[in-house]
Amino acid sequence: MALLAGLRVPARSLLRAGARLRDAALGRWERAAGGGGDGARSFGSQRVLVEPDAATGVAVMKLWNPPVNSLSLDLLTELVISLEKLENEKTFRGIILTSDLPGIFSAGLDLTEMCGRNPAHYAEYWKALQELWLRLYQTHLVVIAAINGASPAGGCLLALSCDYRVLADNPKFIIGLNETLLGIVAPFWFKDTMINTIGHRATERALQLGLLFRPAEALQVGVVDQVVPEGQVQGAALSAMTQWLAIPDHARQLTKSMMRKATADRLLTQREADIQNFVSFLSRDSIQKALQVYLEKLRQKKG
Ligand SMILES: CCCCC/C=C\CCCC/C=C/C(=O)SCCNC(=O)CCNC(=O)[C@H](O)C(C)(C)COP(=O)(O)OP(=O)(O)OC[C@H]1O[C@@H](n2cnc3c(N)ncnc32)[C@H](O)[C@@H]1OP(=O)(O)O
Repeated sequence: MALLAGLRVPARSLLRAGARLRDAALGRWERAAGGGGDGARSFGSQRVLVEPDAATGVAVMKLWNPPVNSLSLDLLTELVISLEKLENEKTFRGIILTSDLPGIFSAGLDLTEMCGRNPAHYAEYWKALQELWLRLYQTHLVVIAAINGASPAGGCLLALSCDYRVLADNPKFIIGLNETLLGIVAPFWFKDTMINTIGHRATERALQLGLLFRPAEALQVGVVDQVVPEGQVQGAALSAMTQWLAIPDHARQLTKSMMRKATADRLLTQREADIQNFVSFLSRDSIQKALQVYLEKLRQKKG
């Protein structure tokens, strides 16, 4: 059973996990070889595949960091680079952010980056996460999350940082900021991002209880904007994109900035303190033990 969810998510067998990786790898290579739509060439890095369509000005950005798209330092760095590259291309106005791994959008922060490392590593890791959030949250591009799998904690933050969220309808595809279930605390900017999406009261309840929402609940509380049958998530995201791109860029971009700047500035003005906070929190023996126990349980659940 999946540990965090507190939901009845069947554990996948080693065989199934192996097949998932193989299929994902095959799919990725085939698509990369085929190029993006309208003859535009796919580009990307090891963990982020970008399929640009110059005709529509929309690029599909796919996460591929097996087995669960955890936000490792490498993935964070590659995401920032890909995002920056698209922002600098005048042709592009929108991004669909999705996963290239079946059944997982992102498992959130990479617990192996947060366990048994030294303070300098924790600081570097946190800075990279801040960097991605600041860029994604404030990008002038329209970003729509096509959530085709589970997205706990940092995975949920990624989705909440987009402009619009479409979730595939599968009870295993849980989404939420569940940090308290691990004995850790969602940082203030995670909390602010959720408040800006679903409001203060709903966020307080979700954060204190570490709620992971199934699709219907996620839609009801407003964590996602749309729930569609599996297999239709990318199409629905593209349809939504049409509506967002029908708005004149300058008006939409200024409005986005007006809505989000104060939240981003709050982190910008205390970025270093936030890093130190994270490092000292993570360096506590009790926190390290809790994370190690949790990681071990995740690893053993297949056994
Ligand atoms: C007051 C001051 C506060 C200051 C700040 C202080 C604190 C910091 C807060 C930081 C905020 C944290 C945010 C986070 O994102 S923490 C990470 C939370 N995410 C999770 O807990 C997800 C855990 N994973 C799962 O629940 C499941 O893996 C799943 C995503 C539902 C997928 O399930 P399934 O397909 O069954 O895969 P497995 O569980 O079998 O996992 C496959 C392998 O992947 C490893 N794994 C899973 N999640 C992670 C992860 N997040 N990081 C690293 N590795 C992960 C798992 O161990 C398996 O590994 P194995 O193949 O070696 O056994």
